[in-house]
Amino acid sequence: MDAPIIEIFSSIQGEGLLIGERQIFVRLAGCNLNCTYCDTKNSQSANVGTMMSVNQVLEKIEELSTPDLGSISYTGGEPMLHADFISELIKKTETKSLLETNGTLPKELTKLEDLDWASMDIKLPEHFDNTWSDKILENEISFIKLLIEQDTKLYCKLVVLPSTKISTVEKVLKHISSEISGHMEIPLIIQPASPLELWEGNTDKLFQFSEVAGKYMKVYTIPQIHKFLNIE
Ligand SMILES: C[S@@+](CC[C@H](N)C(=O)[O-])C[C@H]1O[C@@H](n2cnc3c(N)ncnc32)[C@H](O)[C@@H]1O
Ligand SMILES: Nc1nc2[nH]cc(C(=O)O)c2c(=O)[nH]1
Ligand code: SF4
Ligand SMILES: [Mg+2]
Repeated sequence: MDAPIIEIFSSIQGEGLLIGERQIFVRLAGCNLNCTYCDTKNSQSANVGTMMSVNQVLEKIEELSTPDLGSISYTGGEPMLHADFISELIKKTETKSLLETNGTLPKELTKLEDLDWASMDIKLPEHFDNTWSDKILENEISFIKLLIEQDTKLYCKLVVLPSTKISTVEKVLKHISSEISGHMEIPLIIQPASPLELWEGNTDKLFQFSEVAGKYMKVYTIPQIHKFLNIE
């Protein structure tokens, strides 16, 4: 079995609850969404990257392993487009696994019952040109329910822009909370969109996002630290 791999690299996790942990990132190509803010545009086409086998990826992971390695992060693009491939890798590695996903392919999640951690984005309608569908949110809610059912540790991420409406955040999180009973226990990382220059003079909005989100989930506001450190 092969999959299109954009890059495999060792870095420090720059986002979310595992922030600061040494990780090996496996970035798979292709995405089924087109978020306006995406900082990984080159990964959206399935035709980029190099076709690699599971064993070739395992060899690269071995090569990049260091004593401080905490986890292997499967990202993209949208890695759930390659769930069978990731399932094979998880089965053949001891290290903790983290999935970085947009949560829109819940049917594929049944293939990853051994997944340790998932970071699932909650996408907002205003972050798409004209390609938003309510199905995106419906699938993300199913994805959260399935992660809870299969005991995968979960945190959600919400990328915000200074222009993101507070009312949109409230509407989406209210809907998710009406569908997920343990919503207050789910960590939600408010992630300011990079480039961080966007936030000069706009940081008051971050407090407003935190206050509205804190009504529905356990909220943390954390920028991408790899962008500060200028590491991959
Ligand atoms: C490149 S995506 C790949 C995984 C998956 N497709 C997703 O969107 O969750 C990895 C993470 O980077 C975040 N991200 C992408 N562009 C960003 C930006 N300009 N600023 C902050 N976070 C960004 C995404 O929201 C997601 O949490
Ligand atoms: N250092 C670092 N941390 C990350 N966390 C999520 C990333 C991603 O692109 O999925 C990422 C990334 O690209 N680099
Ligand atoms: S889902 Fe993830 S990879 Fe795809 S466009 Fe959005 S941020 Fe980029
Ligand atoms: Mg990245």
